[in-house]
Amino acid sequence: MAGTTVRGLMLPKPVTFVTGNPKKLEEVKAILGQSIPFQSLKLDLPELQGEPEEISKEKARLAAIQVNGPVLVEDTCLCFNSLKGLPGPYIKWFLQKIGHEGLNNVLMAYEDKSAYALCVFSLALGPSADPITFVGKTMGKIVEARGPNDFGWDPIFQPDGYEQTYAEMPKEEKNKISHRYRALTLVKSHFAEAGYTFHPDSS
Ligand SMILES: O=c1nc[nH]c2c1ncn2[C@H]1C[C@H](O)[C@@H](COP(=O)(O)OP(=O)(O)OP(=O)(O)O)O1
Ligand SMILES: [Mg+2]
Repeated sequence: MAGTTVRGLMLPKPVTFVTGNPKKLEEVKAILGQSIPFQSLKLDLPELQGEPEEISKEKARLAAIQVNGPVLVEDTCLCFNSLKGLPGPYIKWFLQKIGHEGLNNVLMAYEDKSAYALCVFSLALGPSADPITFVGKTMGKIVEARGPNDFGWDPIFQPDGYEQTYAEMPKEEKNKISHRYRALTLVKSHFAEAGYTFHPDSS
């Protein structure tokens, strides 16, 4: 993954986290704190079809071209074991079309309601760099919607070992066990190991 990391590599400017989703940005800010200096940019990037890591990497390539500098992006999947990992990266469209109830209905045909949330961050150091990926996964099950409906499928995902759905949990609690938290832990380790520095003229 980070096999060719050069220690202390100087980046032309701080990393830009690119997302069209303000709730993601909120969580990334809360989880990263001051650990990695980053700015953010709201762009709705096109997403290819395919495996989660490839989708995330391609988002990073497109973002790095637009920003013309180092970028971080992520793609989030919600995967049902009964459906061999689907809806996966297509969860956004399933959620938009059939909602929490429809997603529960799909699983009525199956006994196994287990699912996992997957977050794939990709870091591209520049427009021509090959993105590096960091994957975080949290296991759980799909339940009838409970809790505030302010972030995606949070009301129907109950992580293993908890009686609450993501939506019912206090934010700090979700941010300690979430797919996003786990992926960002790897991103943080990478930054700590790589020891990137930033060009003094960068803003
Ligand atoms: O922790 C989460 N808890 C609940 N729902 C979540 C979470 N994280 C993403 N989501 C939703 C947003 C979108 O409906 C789909 C992922 O699609 P995904 O393409 O990764 O997100 P997006 O298009 O909203 O933002 P972006 O501009 O970063 O691609 O799952
Ligand atoms: Mg998206």
